Amino acid sequence: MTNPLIGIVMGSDSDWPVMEAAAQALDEFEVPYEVDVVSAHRMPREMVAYGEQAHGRGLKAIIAGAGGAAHLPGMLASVTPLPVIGVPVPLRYLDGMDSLLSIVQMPAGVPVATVSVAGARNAGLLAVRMLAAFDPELTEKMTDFQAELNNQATEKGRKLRAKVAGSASFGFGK
Ligand SMILES: Nc1c(C(=O)O)ncn1[C@@H]1O[C@H](COP(=O)(O)O)[C@@H](O)[C@H]1O
Repeated sequence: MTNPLIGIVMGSDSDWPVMEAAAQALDEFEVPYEVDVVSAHRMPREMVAYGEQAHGRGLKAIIAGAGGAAHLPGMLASVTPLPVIGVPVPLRYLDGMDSLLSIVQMPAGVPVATVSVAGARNAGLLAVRMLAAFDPELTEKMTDFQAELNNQATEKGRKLRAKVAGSASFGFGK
């Protein structure tokens, strides 16, 4: 088995339905990853060990998702030199605002790259871009992916203009 380059961790297995989009994005780019439950609140010693060992084990970035009082991403960032991408997981109450604010408002010196509430797919894509900065093959894949996004958006515009009679065209995607 290939050694994982990205760690995807979450405060609870209940976060997986949101977090699995990060894994899916990494799968699309054939980036090896590991997944686990690591909770700063419920298993603080293991959380510290995970963060402290991540770099030495060959991980290049950590994607950390948590809901509510979401301290996991920030705590991991405090014990690893690796980039940490935080995913605010929305829970039943407060619509993820609690998770978002817990993750995004880090003190200076301890950065967490926070994506949108439930934005696990973008967390995966951001991790791919981090790796691609040092990997020309992955850069090419990312460039192709972006070209495909462009095609899809252009096609949506074309269909919309065809549906709305009399609409003028801005000039692209004829
Ligand atoms: N925010 C954290 C942390 C942490 O930040 O260390 N550990 C668990 N949790 C969150 O608690 C929520 C409810 O967890 P349960 O479903 O297990 O009760 C989850 O969204 C988890 O990320």
